[in-house]
Amino acid sequence: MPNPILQASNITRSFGSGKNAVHALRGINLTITESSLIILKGKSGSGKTTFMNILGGLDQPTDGTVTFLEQDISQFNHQEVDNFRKKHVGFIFQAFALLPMMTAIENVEFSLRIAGVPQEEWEKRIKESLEWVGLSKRAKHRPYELSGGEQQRVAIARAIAKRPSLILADEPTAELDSKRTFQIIRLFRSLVDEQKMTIIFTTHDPNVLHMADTIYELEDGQLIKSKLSS
Ligand SMILES: Nc1ncnc2c1ncn2[C@@H]1O[C@H](COP(=O)(O)OP(=O)(O)OP(=O)(O)O)[C@@H](O)[C@H]1O
Repeated sequence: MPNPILQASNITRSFGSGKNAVHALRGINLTITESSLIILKGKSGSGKTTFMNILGGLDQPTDGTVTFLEQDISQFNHQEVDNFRKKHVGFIFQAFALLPMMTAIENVEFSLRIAGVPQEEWEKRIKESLEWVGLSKRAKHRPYELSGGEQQRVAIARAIAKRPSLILADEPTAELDSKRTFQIIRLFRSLVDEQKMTIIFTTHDPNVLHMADTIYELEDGQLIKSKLSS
């Protein structure tokens, strides 16, 4: 039986107070085991991004706890959360724009530096991750010289290069056509199966659901259904 890597217990998250309060998450319990590919789906506004932010330590729950490898990250101080993110989590979020003056290679290198990966590893990791996302030929280009889909793939390369134990990806294939989408999800599948990573990603794409180990659905801030893909 694989170990739990991430556990969310009774997570609530409200924004604002009184009559105007938005209750984005309303008591979520979830256990995710190591080396699994998880899809989080749900309508716009159902709370997916809010939940992913909390799982990655980018936001604090109003109530409840998040445990990563048996450590309660909701109790971490600022520095500890920062270290946890740099070392263990790869984010593929729209809001994490690429650094505009840096080439694809330099963007990936920057993430390796931040994560504390030894310098002698950089060249190999950069080459490998850009190859994985099919961007070797565009490696020396800066974001403004790349299409939206190519930029998204640089962001994916940047997240996987440090080989984190957990990848959180918010609509990582939103900008990609169906061929590229399948390539990326297949890459996710192999990172899970061969590198023992755990990947949680949100998607609106019904065509990729069968690639996941487990699918969770959020509705109005509650986890209403989980289904093992067959
Ligand atoms: N900082 C905030 N302040 C106030 N309300 C917020 C804030 N962040 C999110 N919300 C609200 O919380 C709810 C959940 O938002 P969230 O972005 O998590 O949904 P989502 O499922 O990711 O949507 P989408 O698929 O459109 O990205 C929404 O009603 C949203 O308006």
